[in-house]
Amino acid sequence: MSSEQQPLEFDVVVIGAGPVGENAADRAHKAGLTVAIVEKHLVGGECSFYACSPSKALLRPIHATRASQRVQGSEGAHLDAQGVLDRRDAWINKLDDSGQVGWLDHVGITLLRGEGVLTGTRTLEVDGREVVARQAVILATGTTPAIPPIPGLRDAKPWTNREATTTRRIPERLAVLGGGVVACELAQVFQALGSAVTIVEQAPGLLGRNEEFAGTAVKEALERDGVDVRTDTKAVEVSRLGPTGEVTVHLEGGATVVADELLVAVGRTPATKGLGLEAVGAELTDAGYVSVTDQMEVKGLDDQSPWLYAVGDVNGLALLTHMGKYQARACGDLVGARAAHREPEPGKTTPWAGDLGSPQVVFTDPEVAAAGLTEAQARERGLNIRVVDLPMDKASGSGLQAEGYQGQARIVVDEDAGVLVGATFVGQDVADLIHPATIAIVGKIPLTTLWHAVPSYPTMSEIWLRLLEEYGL
Ligand SMILES: Cc1cc2nc3c(=O)[nH]c(=O)nc-3n(C[C@H](O)[C@H](O)[C@H](O)COP(=O)(O)OP(=O)(O)OC[C@H]3O[C@@H](n4cnc5c(N)ncnc54)[C@H](O)[C@@H]3O)c2cc1C
Ligand SMILES: NC(=O)c1ccc[n+]([C@@H]2O[C@H](COP(=O)([O-])OP(=O)(O)OC[C@H]3O[C@@H](n4cnc5c(N)ncnc54)[C@H](O)[C@@H]3O)[C@@H](O)[C@H]2O)c1
Repeated sequence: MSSEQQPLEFDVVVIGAGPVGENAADRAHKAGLTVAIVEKHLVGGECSFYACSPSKALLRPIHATRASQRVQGSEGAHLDAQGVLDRRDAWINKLDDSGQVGWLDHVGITLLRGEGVLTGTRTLEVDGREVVARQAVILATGTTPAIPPIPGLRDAKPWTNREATTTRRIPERLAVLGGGVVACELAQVFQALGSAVTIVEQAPGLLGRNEEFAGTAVKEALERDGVDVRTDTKAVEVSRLGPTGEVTVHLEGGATVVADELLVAVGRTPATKGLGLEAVGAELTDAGYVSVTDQMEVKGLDDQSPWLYAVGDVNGLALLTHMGKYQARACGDLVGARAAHREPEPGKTTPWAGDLGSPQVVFTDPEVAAAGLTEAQARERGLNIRVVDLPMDKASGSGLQAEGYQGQARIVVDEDAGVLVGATFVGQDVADLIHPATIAIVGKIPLTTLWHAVPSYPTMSEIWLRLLEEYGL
């Protein structure tokens, strides 16, 4: 056998170099293991180039401009569409991943460019090259955009998040299929940059995973921006005039939406196709995600000695970068401990907080920041809860933040345990109000103790004091 044909060998091989794969690789490497990471497109993944980073880079100048216009005495900034796109380009480094590759080199993780395919226990191929993982393989392949089986939709060559977050052309008219997080954030971007945007969402409201008042507030705000929001509306067919002509979305009941581009934002599909999961017996969930234990071990393997793990979007537990990275840290530590024949520390190697409800910020104006369970989710779990609602202007700091500040806050309290199980804030600049909620929920801090965590005057955080007073403390 010539040296080119020798299999490459590492302690750990991670497939997928998105933010989650990078973290898993880093953690395993820090445990003293040799690590390779396999990537078929860009190191940094969907999040860095087509999702979190570009969408937030686009939204921030829009929100900063609006914030300045809401304060008496401030002249008010104006939006410069080219400047906004340039800022986005800087954040995604014009789709050049050399920065991330440099980091891998710097820390000593080997990058294998190509598509990873499992071929058996602890073995895989990367573009035909055999690779052996002596200890473990970690799957972090993420998701791709879901394209629903609507007649004509694929042929109409719709935009997905990739085209929408990287475009330099602002279409005159943009139709958006879906009314979840991607749809709401990107609808706001394009409307602000000059498109006439129409949202077509089949559910009764927007942001259906959140408290209903959050979706209502975002819908009202988008409508004030000029977005045509059609909820409870089903698209039944899509047609396009020629390859680049206008696109028509035919709705149930006969109405149509005509636009220059159509963005499909109806959820995600796990990136498991062609990954070789069947070669090792891996089990999938009903939705097609890789099924894992609470320690991210892939279920159903033919060889049950722990060797295959799945973290991040591909396991479907929480389609959020920060939660995937949390799983990755735990998984990397577990792999490290097992390789060293050390008893894994349960506190570090089981990402148990995911079950309490992941924190999430929807970066629309108004922002939606939520952690833990919604009222409905808490009731479904059979908890004996009390819900406390307050307008955000009860916090002294909100009026200083913006004249006529509008927003809403809710906490969900487990009455039997005397602790917080959920919180949602809606309004300008509420994103950072959610971390105290996460701490209280994960730490199971009794409300009577939380009462002594005094927020500074005059900040928006005083909403915490008002909510606890309203609760009866
Ligand atoms: C528009 C948009 C905005 C978002 N904004 C936010 C946000 O603000 N905050 C947040 O927390 N989340 C956000 N998300 C969700 C976030 O993008 C995902 O949760 C995150 O990217 C998941 O990271 P990951 O590493 O698991 O997967 P990905 O980022 O999808 O990375 C997976 C990587 O694996 C590679 N890969 C796949 N298969 C193979 C293979 N067989 N061989 C080699 N390489 C492979 C892919 O090329 C990719 O680079 C957003 C999503 C979208 C669509
Ligand atoms: N700020 C953030 O944290 C952020 C931002 C963007 C995306 N994400 C993550 O990415 C994931 C994907 O986001 P998403 O918005 O694509 O999915 P989503 O699941 O949040 O929303 C999809 C929406 O599409 C609707 N829908 C489904 N089929 C439809 C159809 N045929 N016609 C019309 N509407 C239809 C659903 O009712 C739902 O409201 C989310 O789970 C989210 O966690 C996070």
